[in-house]
Amino acid sequence: MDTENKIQEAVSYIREKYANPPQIGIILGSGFSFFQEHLQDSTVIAYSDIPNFPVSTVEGHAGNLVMGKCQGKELCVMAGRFHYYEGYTMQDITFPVRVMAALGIKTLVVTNAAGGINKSYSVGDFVALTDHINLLGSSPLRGKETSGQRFIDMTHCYTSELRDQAIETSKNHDITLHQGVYAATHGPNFETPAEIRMMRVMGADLVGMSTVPEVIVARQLQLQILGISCVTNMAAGVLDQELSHHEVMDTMDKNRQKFVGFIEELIANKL
Ligand SMILES: O=P(O)(O)O[C@H]1O[C@H](CO)[C@@H](O)[C@H]1O
Ligand SMILES: Nc1nc2[nH]cnc2c(=O)[nH]1
Repeated sequence: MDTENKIQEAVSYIREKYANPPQIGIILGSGFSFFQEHLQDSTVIAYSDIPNFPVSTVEGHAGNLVMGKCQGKELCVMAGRFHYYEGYTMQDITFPVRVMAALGIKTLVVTNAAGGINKSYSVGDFVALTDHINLLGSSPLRGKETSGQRFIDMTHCYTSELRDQAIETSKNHDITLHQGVYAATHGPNFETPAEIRMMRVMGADLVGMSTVPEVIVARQLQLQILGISCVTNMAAGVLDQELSHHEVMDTMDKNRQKFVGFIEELIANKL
């Protein structure tokens, strides 16, 4: 079956469970799954039940598509994302973005947990992405058959108006929101201190193992994109301490309340 038919099969299944078309898609990063509880009149659909969907294998990624309302808007929330290091193809991990676009979203909010490379950042800060560096070594648009345009422009892939609105909104909340560049590595190992020094020279402020493939496909589909990272740890070698997924989850847990107030106001007024 070709990609378009696979997308339509997934869309038909989701529409049977929840008829209202979503306006906004949100991909929840590691430890962000709690946000699904903030949707009203929601329908939770397990990824394992959706035709052609991959399933989540990472702790902190619940593995549900949650359709529902938040602040009067219709949302499609991915509680759990897919990473290249899980062994999926680039096409697999970005399939849900194509499905959300086919369901009708016009805006995609991509969240993630990331390591802070920029020394002016602190653990628990948030960052609105201005740009990214793809160190994954591949693109989700690679292949003989591409769904859509092949040579897409990436100059302004993070929508500046959405970023400005996020920064304005952050002022009403107890939240530090920087602007910065996200570097995506293959993972799943964290980086060496030497790799982090290299990334700093390259112009990266943050590092993680996700987001970039989703953003490339969202850009191809001409969605408006807002990228928000939580600095869950300082990157390798910045502090004299070891990194762990446990720390990543723990930081997200401590900062979840700040994020909820901020994102709800953004959804209500700006997205
Ligand atoms: O990017 P998200 O999914 O938020 O998760 C980040 O946190 C995990 C490492 O702790 C990695 O999967 C990294 O990409
Ligand atoms: N690659 C990478 N991913 C992360 N996700 C959360 N923190 C980190 C980090 O320091 N490095």
